[in-house]
Amino acid sequence: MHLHHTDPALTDIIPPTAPRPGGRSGPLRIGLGGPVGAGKTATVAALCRRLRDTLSIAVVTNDIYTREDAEALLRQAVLPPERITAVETGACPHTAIRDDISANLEAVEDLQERIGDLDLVLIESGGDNLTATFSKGLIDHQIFLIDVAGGDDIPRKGGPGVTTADLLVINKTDLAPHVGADLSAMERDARAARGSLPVVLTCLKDQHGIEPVADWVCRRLADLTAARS
Ligand SMILES: Nc1nc2c(ncn2[C@@H]2O[C@H](COP(=O)(O)OP(=O)(O)OP(=O)(O)O)[C@@H](O)[C@H]2O)c(=O)[nH]1
Repeated sequence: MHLHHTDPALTDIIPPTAPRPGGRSGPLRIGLGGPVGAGKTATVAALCRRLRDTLSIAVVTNDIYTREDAEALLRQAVLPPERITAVETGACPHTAIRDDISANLEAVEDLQERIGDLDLVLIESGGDNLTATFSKGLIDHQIFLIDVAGGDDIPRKGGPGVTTADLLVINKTDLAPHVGADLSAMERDARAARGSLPVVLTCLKDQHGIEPVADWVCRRLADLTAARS
């Protein structure tokens, strides 16, 4: 299943300006987590390309020992360099997004000071396992990515990312025939594990592969704008 929404109304939204319920103000913060190689950096890059003309975006990447993901985004010039920043976690990646979030909070605050008018901050976790989740003190919503080549039994294995993330992305649908993965079983198992929470299937090798994720992000921004008014 490939969803290709191109409804311009979804990106034609008013940027948030008022305080957020619960006290936090500023840009919408979305965390992206998931196993190594699932396509987190590719998703961040595609979201930036898709939304950068309508929204003011910045990115924080988390790597264990390097700045590799930030450097990949800089090389691809998905955003101006001052909008991309890296946190070196130096430990298990989930620690920096869940337990001691201070380095990430500082990175977001620095970006807000530097850019000023941000609508959206994307925070990419280092690649981890199925247990990684973000602290609600750091993000508003979490996207969890898995990929078809990682095994079509992953949705059945569960874990907090698969079962509770605000959006589950099953990426690399193009690889299904090559690795013998059953896409409809993956989607069925994911939906069974998640109840009413959304699931999308993506192929980022397709020109419009990011659309279902971009639509979801725009809806979250529209929700925030509505809550503020
Ligand atoms: N075939 C295929 N390859 C993809 C797709 N999405 C991403 N990739 C490739 O998968 C590889 C890993 O993608 P990344 O975006 O670096 O994955 P990641 O989750 O950020 O990886 P870490 O940061 O190391 O955890 C890259 O070579 C991408 O080009 C897809 O939909 N289909």
